[in-house]
Amino acid sequence: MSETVQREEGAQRGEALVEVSNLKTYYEDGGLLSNEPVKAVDDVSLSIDRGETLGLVGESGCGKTTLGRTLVQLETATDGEVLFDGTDVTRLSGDDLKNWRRNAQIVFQDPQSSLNDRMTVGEIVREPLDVHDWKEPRDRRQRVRELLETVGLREEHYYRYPHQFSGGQRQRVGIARALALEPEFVVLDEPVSALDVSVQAKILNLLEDLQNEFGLTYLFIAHDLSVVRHICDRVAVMYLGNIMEVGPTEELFEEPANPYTHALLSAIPEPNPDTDKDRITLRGTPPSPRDPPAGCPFSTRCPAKIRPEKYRDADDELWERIEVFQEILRERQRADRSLSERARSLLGMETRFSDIEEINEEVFGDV
Ligand SMILES: Nc1ncnc2c1ncn2[C@@H]1O[C@H](COP(=O)(O)OP(=O)(O)OP(=O)(O)O)[C@@H](O)[C@H]1O
Repeated sequence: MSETVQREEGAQRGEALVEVSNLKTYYEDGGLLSNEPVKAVDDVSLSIDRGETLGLVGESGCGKTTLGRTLVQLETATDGEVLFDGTDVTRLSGDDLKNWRRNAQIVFQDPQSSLNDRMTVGEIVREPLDVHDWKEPRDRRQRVRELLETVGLREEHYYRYPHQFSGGQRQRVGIARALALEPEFVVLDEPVSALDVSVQAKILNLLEDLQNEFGLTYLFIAHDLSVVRHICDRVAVMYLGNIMEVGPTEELFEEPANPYTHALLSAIPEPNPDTDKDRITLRGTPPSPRDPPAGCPFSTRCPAKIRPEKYRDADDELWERIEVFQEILRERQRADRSLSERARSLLGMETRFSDIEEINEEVFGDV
């Protein structure tokens, strides 16, 4: 596994609420042609301080949602621990797990699909109170009315249905529901990505106000790096199930230490077109999470990779071709041929796989 760049120098860190050690969440679905599990979260260690907002960024499919869902125990960890206030919640079950769930909630990305359209807004927000048998039914209705006001809705919205609301209002309902049981920790899984830009700012302000009012601790999952820069105290950068770098937001944005963070940040559009900015274009796509590379997960695409001794003097173009060639071989070794390709080869028919001479000619033909 890779070594996460930890940058805490000079920063005043508070008391940890969530401490994650060597966490792995694998999906054992196997797939039709591979027995390897999907290593969605692969040996992650990080901590989140009480009252802070930790941002979690990375390309689509790198494991952000799986990590967030594992922290609130909506996914079962394959290995490792998640200490919440000192208790390893991956080991809880039955009533202990149910009681703990009050402390950790999640707000989902898409308020269009995450709310049950057959329930009234009041019922949706009240559901967690009912499940946990919170006080008397009359108290629950009163609590829901207060929560609706807290998130900027009105009491009379209690008997309306989600489809009668705008995207921003629906997300407010999702937030009210998440807050119903007074959690300490909330995973915000891309909470504004599905909303219009004008509505995004209002929801972000609401989340900040709620954090101040109730002392909430957030894991803020996002792909919009400008939003992350605005709202997060620290940021963790994820790639292929691993955390590549964690650090205070401004330090990480100003001076990324890991080459992957560098590449990710270089893709942010520059508001001033005159500013000279080196954009790093990464070659290829991330490797399969079923078969990640040994060592640093970014090694197959890293622009800062140190060349082996015998290639030190090779010119840049040749070195790049060698890397492409290696990647093709790696992919070829990994790719299990599809059933139709196997059938074609058994029948003596041509398959789509070109042989090594053809690849050699294609990659090195003109150098
Ligand atoms: N239930 C599942 N079963 C099998 N594989 C899954 C499951 N959920 C996610 N995955 C796989 O796990 C990997 C991580 O997915 P995840 O949704 O956590 O990434 P992400 O970074 O949140 O992506 P996005 O930004 O697109 O939401 C992906 O390869 C995905 O296909």
